[in-house]
Amino acid sequence: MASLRTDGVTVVFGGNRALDEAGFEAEAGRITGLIGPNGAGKSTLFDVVSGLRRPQSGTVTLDGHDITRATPAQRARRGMARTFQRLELFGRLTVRDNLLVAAELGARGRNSARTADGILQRIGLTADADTAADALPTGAARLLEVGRALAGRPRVLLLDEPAAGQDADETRRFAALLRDVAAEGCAVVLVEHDMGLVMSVCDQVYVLDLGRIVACGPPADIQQDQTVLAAYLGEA
Ligand SMILES: Nc1ncnc2c1ncn2[C@@H]1O[C@H](COP(=O)(O)OP(=O)(O)OP(=O)(O)O)[C@@H](O)[C@H]1O
Repeated sequence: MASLRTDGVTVVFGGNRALDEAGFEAEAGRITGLIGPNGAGKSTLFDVVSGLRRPQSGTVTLDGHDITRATPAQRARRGMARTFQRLELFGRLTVRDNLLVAAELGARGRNSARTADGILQRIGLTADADTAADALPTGAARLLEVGRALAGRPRVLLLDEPAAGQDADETRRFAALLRDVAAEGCAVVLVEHDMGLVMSVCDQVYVLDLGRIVACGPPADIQQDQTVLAAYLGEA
């Protein structure tokens, strides 16, 4: 069972401390939310966790192994998958081929076509299987990106604003999907501005403000926290 952890992660861009000793933990079987105002450092923290950015200080550990210096590919081999705020699909490939590519990479002896078809059904895009990814509306494209991450059977799933552009029905289906994925033992980390979604699916929520974790706890506590209300929710 995977457990992901960051300790004391600091990233400085010029004079701007994008992350200031940020620490959080995500456990297998749980959905961990990471919220905060624009520019709080959420995507930068995902970049550090997924290996796209080396922090000036601090550590990232997965199942107790220090992976701070591991490449993104090494992290992926350890079971980490990520989606991006800006969609990163293979636009000219069909929906199904986007899933097949990922399924092939994570095949480990499994039948990739069956994996891809199972995920198509899971994300509700079977009817769009032969559509080019570029032609999908944003909400569906986001589901496809999550599906592609799932095709590699991740143990840790990092989702950067997956619900942006989804309609209410897509978000409802998406919430159910996330709960299922966590119930299968995956550690899900959710960066999201849709507070309804965050508060309804997360087991634990961390709040970032100006690069610092200013609060952490179950959604019910976070919604009452005065620091959080001042930093973020009060702003909405
Ligand atoms: N490549 C970069 N070069 C310089 N500054 C950067 C870079 N990437 C991020 N920043 C700055 O770091 C801070 C954190 O940005 P980040 O994108 O991580 O925030 P965020 O919480 O993900 O915001 P949003 O909710 O708007 O996506 C911001 O002040 C941002 O301007």
